[in-house]
Amino acid sequence: MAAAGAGAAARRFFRCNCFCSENLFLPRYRLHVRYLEEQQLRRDYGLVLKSRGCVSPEDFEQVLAELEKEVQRRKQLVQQASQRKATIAQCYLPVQPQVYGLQEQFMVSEFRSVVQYCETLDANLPGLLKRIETLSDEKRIYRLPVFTLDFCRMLLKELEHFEKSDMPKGRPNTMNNHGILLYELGLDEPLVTPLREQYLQPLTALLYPDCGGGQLDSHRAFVVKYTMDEDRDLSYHYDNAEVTLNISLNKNFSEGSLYFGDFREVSSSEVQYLEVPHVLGRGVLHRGGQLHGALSLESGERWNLIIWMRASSVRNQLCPMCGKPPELVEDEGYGDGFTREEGEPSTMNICTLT
Ligand SMILES: O=C(O)CCC(=O)C(=O)O
Ligand SMILES: [Fe+2]
Repeated sequence: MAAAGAGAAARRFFRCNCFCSENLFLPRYRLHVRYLEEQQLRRDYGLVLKSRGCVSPEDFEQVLAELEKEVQRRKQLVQQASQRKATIAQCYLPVQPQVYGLQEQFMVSEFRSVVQYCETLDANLPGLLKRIETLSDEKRIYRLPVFTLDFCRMLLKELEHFEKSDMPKGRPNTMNNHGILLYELGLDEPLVTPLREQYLQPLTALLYPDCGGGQLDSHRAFVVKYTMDEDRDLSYHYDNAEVTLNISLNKNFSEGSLYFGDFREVSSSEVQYLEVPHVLGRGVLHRGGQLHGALSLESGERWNLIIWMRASSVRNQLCPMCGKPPELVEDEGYGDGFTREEGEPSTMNICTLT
């Protein structure tokens, strides 16, 4: 198992074992399920599946087959991801090598001055809120300019080039089928880690101190891509993150706005949705537990950079995906952001999973 990043050489990150049983997505029925075995699935989801069109025994068999396939895929994921990363590091030739190292000029001066403000001794939340756009006070969703248009263009060029290459590619997450994992491309350490540590954390520490915004120590970063004949929209979900940043990288598309509902544990009878259109170069900050989705694209192609930021001090207590204390499983890189605290029992090895 690898330790994550040069700066975090001493730290090891893990995932929670629930990854292989919780939050399995059934795209056809637009449903996330917990899957242990057939009877449990019938008991827990029989009715809702039926109401969404899974009516015949064949339909149910198909669901079972899809779930088994997804469980197997998840079990093999760690090894495959590290193999892909190694192949890419060895064989892939970037077209925009300058994006493989964060430079100050990639970010607009407005963003840099907001960060500078957050780093002053007397910085506070009201002062920060005067400097960024509040999209919803109640939902704690904010927007601010992050990247220059030049940088967006450069990064996009690199991503498109990689996408067209014959390199092996992983999926960003269980719901997005198209896009790129920045870890595999080798962009985590030189680009995303310094962005999170030096620029984003000062902001999130003031915006989300109660969600670990001041103790971020890892992330999962990926680019999502929507086109008219691949993924067009994204179902309602919450992220496996304490805080998420979503930056729009291009503008030659229409529709596809984000929408936000309640926070994960809050279930109100009448959800007030907030629709948020994309603005090139701007980032939307929200808590990972804020339920959200993306509306259907109506033309063109949409690319967004998503950074799921994690605080092990928060998630080590309760895994956000299963709501229980995490059962640690070894992983690559930043894993799912869990760490082992002193004196904790040792972890399961991925190979021993059945
Ligand atoms: O489509 C988007 O921009 C949002 C993606 C998202 O919410 C996610 O991947 O977690
Ligand atoms: Fe999301």
